[in-house]
Amino acid sequence: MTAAFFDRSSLDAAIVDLDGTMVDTLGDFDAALGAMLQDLSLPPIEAGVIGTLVGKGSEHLIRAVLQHVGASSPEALFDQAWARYQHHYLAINGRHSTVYPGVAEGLAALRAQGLPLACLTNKPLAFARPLLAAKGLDGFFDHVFGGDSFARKKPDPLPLLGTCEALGSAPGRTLAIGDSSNDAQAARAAGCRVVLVGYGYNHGRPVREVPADAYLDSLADLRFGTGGTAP
Ligand SMILES: O=C(O)COP(=O)(O)O
Ligand SMILES: [Mg+2]
Repeated sequence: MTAAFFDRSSLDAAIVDLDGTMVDTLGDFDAALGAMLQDLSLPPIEAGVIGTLVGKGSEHLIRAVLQHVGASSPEALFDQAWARYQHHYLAINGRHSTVYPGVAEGLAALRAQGLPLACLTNKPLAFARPLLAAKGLDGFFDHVFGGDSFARKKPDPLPLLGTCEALGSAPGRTLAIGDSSNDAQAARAAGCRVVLVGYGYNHGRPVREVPADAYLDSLADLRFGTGGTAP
């Protein structure tokens, strides 16, 4: 993957995903889910499997994990599992997570172009805000929206459209940056342009399988110029 070039004059804002794009949160998911399963006297789940289940929000993740470990009646356990998961996640949030290389540089470059930024994640807002603050990334963003900020989550286009509205940016002039098919499908359906990073989760599938405008190894590889010629 090489640098991705964007004509600055065609953009008014950018929307950035959190898990798998800015922060490697697998260690947090592993710790919180492990403690939840222990509370429910269920068998543990391997960290490698968790990475393939992340992306469609916490409710989906918990249902998928209960199913995977062979819980006898996952739906009957859901409310208790969700309560235990929230308790444990909030207690360890950020402790087992790291910011990917190039993220701060990439966000600083977007800001240096004068672009307002929003973080839009499927993670609950109560998890997202403290995580961004703990990792020193909160100051880059004009808005932060979680999976519970809108009536539907990515891959539905609704959260992208709501975030564009908050940014005051037309979808066609907004760049969405993510790591998975959820981000790309939502962005494309909303009419945004989309760039995907190759190091995230994407349900365990290669990110190049997902149609996007560009692919990046690092947010530091974003490049801006004018008139459609690379600087
Ligand atoms: O919590 C999730 O399911 C994934 O969150 P993301 O939208 O930041 O990748
Ligand atoms: Mg993601």
